[in-house]
Amino acid sequence: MNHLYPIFLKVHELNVLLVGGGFVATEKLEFLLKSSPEAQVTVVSKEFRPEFLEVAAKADTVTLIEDLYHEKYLGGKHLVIGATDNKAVNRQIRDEAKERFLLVNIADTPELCDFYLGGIVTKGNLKIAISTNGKSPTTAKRLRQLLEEVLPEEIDDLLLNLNAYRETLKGDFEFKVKAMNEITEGLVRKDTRN
Ligand SMILES: C[C@@]1(CC(=O)O)C2=NC(=C\c3[nH]c(c(CCC(=O)O)c3CC(=O)O)Cc3[nH]c(c(CC(=O)O)c3CCC(=O)O)/C=C3\N/C(=C\2)[C@@H](CCC(=O)O)[C@]3(C)CC(=O)O)/[C@H]1CCC(=O)O
Ligand SMILES: NC(=O)c1ccc[n+]([C@@H]2O[C@H](COP(=O)([O-])OP(=O)(O)OC[C@H]3O[C@@H](n4cnc5c(N)ncnc54)[C@H](O)[C@@H]3O)[C@@H](O)[C@H]2O)c1
Repeated sequence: MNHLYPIFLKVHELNVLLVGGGFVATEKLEFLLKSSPEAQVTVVSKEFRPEFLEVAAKADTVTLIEDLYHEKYLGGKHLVIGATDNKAVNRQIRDEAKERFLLVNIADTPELCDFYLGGIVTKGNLKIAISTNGKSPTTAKRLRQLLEEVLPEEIDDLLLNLNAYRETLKGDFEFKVKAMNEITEGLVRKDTRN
């Protein structure tokens, strides 16, 4: 069964705690910032790898704290991502986050995650999130690469034009729904000539 429900978070308005500053943390932060360049992230780690510091330096919304994880760092956070190389610490992060009803991801450890990070395609205002229900992150990556390539950048113009048209519509909700459905029908209509 696939029980996952995707949502699109305004991480530039939410406080994220990332624990760890190694390889896995670098990958998670890189993809977080790629999709959400102004994500508010506090990072607590015993040490930071140079690769991590390089990624973190790209965003001035990332705050680094060189320290061992402590539950005090959960204060004021909405989301928590644990990426240390210490299983006991990762478990502690998860348990202490759960006590506070925070949503937690322990990188690469599906059974300790409330949510998974996904492959993400961004084309202007369009954003597509990809998950394989934790079965194959590599496939999520490949699908992300495929969609990044095949979806044209101009798809954003389509969205903006449709938004402009939508703004011109006068009338009640029902009228607007009908008009928007009509004008976008061609996007899904099968070509009947073949
Ligand atoms: C999509 C992406 C997003 C991101 O990281 O931001 C992501 N993993 C990515 C890449 C990737 N991760 C790994 C490899 C090496 C190949 C391999 O091992 O399979 C590669 C491929 C590569 O790097 O080429 C290692 C790995 N990952 C997990 C496990 C544990 C397991 O599967 O049991 C192991 C084994 C660890 C071990 O051996 O111990 C688990 C998770 N990884 C997830 C997300 C969540 C499920 C997403 C979904 O539903 O599909 C989940 C469940 C939890 C989480 O971490 O959120 C990102 C691609 C970003 C992009 O390129 O767009
Ligand atoms: N690197 C990979 O590609 C990979 C692949 C599969 C699984 N893993 C697993 O993922 C985990 C993380 O691996 P990694 O390569 O990122 O390791 P890493 O050594 O590069 O990073 C671990 C980070 O955790 C920090 N840390 C450790 N204890 C801490 C604590 N108590 N408080 C705060 N920070 C602490 C360290 O300072 C370091 O920055 C490991 O368990 C590893 O086996 C890694």
